[in-house]
Amino acid sequence: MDYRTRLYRSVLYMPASNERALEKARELPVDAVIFDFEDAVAPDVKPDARKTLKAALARGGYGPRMRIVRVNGLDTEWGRADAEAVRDMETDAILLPKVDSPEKIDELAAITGELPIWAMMETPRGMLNASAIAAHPKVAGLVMGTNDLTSEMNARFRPDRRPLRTALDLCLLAAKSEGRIIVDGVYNSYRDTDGLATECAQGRDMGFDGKTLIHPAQVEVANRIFAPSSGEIDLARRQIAAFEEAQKRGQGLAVVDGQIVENLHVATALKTLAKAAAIEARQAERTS
Ligand SMILES: CC(C)(COP(=O)(O)OP(=O)(O)OC[C@H]1O[C@@H](n2cnc3c(N)ncnc32)[C@H](O)[C@@H]1OP(=O)(O)O)[C@@H](O)C(=O)NCCC(=O)NCCSC(=O)C[C@H](O)C(=O)O
Ligand SMILES: [Mg+2]
Repeated sequence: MDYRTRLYRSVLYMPASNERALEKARELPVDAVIFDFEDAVAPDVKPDARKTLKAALARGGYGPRMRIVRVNGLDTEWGRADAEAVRDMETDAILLPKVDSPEKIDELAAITGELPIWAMMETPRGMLNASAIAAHPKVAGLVMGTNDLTSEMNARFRPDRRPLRTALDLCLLAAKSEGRIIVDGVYNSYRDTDGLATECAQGRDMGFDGKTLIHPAQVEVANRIFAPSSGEIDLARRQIAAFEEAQKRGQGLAVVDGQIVENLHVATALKTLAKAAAIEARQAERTS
């Protein structure tokens, strides 16, 4: 399946060393999983985590969930061994942390060959090189690393994320200009579903495809907010119908709810309906 047509509303991190979490991911209604060798795995457990994850992926059971493995940076003592191990795993993509230039992608691709690469965007230099990173032909998606970024910028966490907005916008523009997927950073207070919902809504408004998550309790909120609402689906249907009627009358635009509908609005409406259909199909798969 083309990675662009998949769903990315909820992208759940889990430590690759945590067998219970690897097991649980087979049942959770997430769109994608990031199996982590980096921050979530203690140094002395990293070699065993490679074996644990390889066995879990070989066993399968992750269904339509996108499988992404995050390795340690290639400038760490674990990075190369991680990448070599991932090359032989049943996975859809590999995620490289702290990508600050397209050369970092070349370095990883020299080890992993054709495996699609996702880039963690979490350093000030990475923000300034976002366009070149997103344009790299091996890159399929960008993942915001808002914890590292906040720390590297010596910024403060704020509910409105004002200190990060320029960086988020630069990465969004880079991803959109290259047709890449882009998912938002994590919300650390994993029991605070109201705060998560507010941040998801902000990310959705900005154009992110979904949100990275750290706990199963966050999945429902992200799935709901990154899905088209019933109002959006209804509007999309009415826009398409009105535009078709207008065309039959030889007109190039229609009016719905007092607002014009042109070709570009119809294109957006079709995308909304395609996403809604993909979500419905996913739900039907789960209940069958
Ligand atoms: C944060 C946690 C350590 C909390 O774990 P725990 O105390 O075990 O939570 P619960 O008891 O509430 O768990 C309930 C059940 O859910 C399972 N569980 C918990 N977390 C996950 C998960 N992430 N994936 C799958 N399953 C999960 C537990 O096993 C329990 O199951 P059950 O036995 O059936 O009851 C923990 O949630 C955790 O480790 N989260 C992931 C942390 C992580 O991956 N961090 C790294 C990524 S974030 C990052 O790096 C940011 C980025 O780079 C940046 O810079 O911003
Ligand atoms: Mg990080």
